Amino acid sequence: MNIVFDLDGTLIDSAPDIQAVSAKILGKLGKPALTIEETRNFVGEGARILVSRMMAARGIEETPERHAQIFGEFVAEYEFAVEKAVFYPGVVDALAVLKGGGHKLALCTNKPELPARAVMKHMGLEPIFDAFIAGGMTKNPKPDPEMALKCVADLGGGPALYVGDSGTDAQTAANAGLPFALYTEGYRKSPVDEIPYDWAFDHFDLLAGIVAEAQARHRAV
Ligand SMILES: O=C(O)COP(=O)(O)O
Ligand SMILES: [Mg+2]
Repeated sequence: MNIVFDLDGTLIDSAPDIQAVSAKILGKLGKPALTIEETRNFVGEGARILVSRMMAARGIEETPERHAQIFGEFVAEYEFAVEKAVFYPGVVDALAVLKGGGHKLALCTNKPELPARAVMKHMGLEPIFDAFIAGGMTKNPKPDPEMALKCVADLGGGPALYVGDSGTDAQTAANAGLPFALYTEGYRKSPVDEIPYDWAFDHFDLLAGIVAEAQARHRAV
């Protein structure tokens, strides 16, 4: 089966790296860095929205020019912010088990392409994924279904499961017509029961079982 994964808040906790970027950018403007809590809340809809939220949170008035300037500075630093990211518990083993079981895996992230590629390389994820779509590689970011559908097509088509941590991911899966497994320990902004999902899980040890159920469900229809 094809399995499409979100990145930030699903496979890795990258908030400390993003917080460090905010410290550099906001520091130059004489403003305090984002807190980890703010960072987790601001991630999920891509870097442009993250920068808008960061500006609003620090009382920086947003004009198109000001946003473009701060966004440019942010993205220039973002590519090198990979040192603090950590995998959520069980991710490495779960990905190896799924890959070893013959499943095809795709990464589908709103994180811009350069930092997404950089963190994948740093975390040794490149050989795991058979398809990769990041922010800026399609016309529309998630929750538009374009990224997820492109991942499934790049994997060769066929049944797929989408795995993510947020309401944006739930919406993406719904828009793409894919079943959705919600990882509950990421950057979720609403209670689990307010996010539509087919499966919810709090540890990656549970994912192989969910994939087996998704396959069985697909065979049954
Ligand atoms: O960078 C973002 O805003 C989100 O990244 P994600 O799609 O991997 O959660
Ligand atoms: Mg996410």
